[in-house]
Amino acid sequence: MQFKFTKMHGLGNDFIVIDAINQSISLTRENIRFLADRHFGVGCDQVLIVEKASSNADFRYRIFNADGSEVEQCGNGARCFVRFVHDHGLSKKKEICIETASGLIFPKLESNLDVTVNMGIPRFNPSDIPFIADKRSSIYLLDINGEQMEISAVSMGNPHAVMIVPSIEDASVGTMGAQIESHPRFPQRVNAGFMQIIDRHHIKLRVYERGAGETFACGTGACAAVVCGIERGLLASDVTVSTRGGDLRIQWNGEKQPVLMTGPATTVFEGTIGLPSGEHTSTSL
Ligand SMILES: N[C@H](CCC[C@H](N)C(=O)O)C(=O)O
Repeated sequence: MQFKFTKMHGLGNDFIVIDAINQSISLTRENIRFLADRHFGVGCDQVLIVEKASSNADFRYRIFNADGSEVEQCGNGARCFVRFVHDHGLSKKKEICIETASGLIFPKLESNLDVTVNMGIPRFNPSDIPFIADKRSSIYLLDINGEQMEISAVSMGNPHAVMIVPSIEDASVGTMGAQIESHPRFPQRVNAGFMQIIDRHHIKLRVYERGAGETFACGTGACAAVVCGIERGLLASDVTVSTRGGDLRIQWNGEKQPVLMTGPATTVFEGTIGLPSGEHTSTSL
């Protein structure tokens, strides 16, 4: 099966974007892992599929992590999604409504090359996340190797655990992130954010993403970190989030309000690829 794809990224969080409206595509978890593989395939953090909407939205937006798992939301991907459908003539609208596994979001092309996405209303109850905890709290204790670590938890449609650290350069994102990602209190795993607060309008952030590992940026992770910081009385309602790949602007006016995320969406190249027939195709052992 040969098909066209577009390689894109949002601040270095990179994607393979596939038009499944004008192409007949059927991908297995193994196919996703092959495409995402940076040695045997194209290489990406997530594979994004553009489909016809089943509801009154403009499009359906499906998201697969590099490990092949299908997930509910991807913020950096949403910015690339609207850029993709506009550049490929699938829509002339500057603001579109896209349906995801966790509900509707609304990306909008700005006059400068940025994209603003209404990411919906954050959810805090452990059942929304899903997270094993008695009741909602702004701080939870997580036992990691016998040490009680303070985290916050929120759902942006996908689950996020956020830890405040004194320095993200010194944070052990690779080890601690992996331990949080697959912690038994998160039965569907979780994205693990490490936030350093610079001031009330500026944070630095690194995220160990569920199903992908540490990425250069995480859009829903940036939303989650700012929401948790505001919930804890530590941040203002308009925050610059500095990630390894660059800055995002996150705005949130509190409970029951949507989170707005603004940042770039970049096209790197167009390609065509065929799926291998079974030979060794991925480095995931
Ligand atoms: N790894 C995430 C999906 C991608 C999110 C991220 N790339 C973003 O920009 O929000 C999860 O398993 O929920």
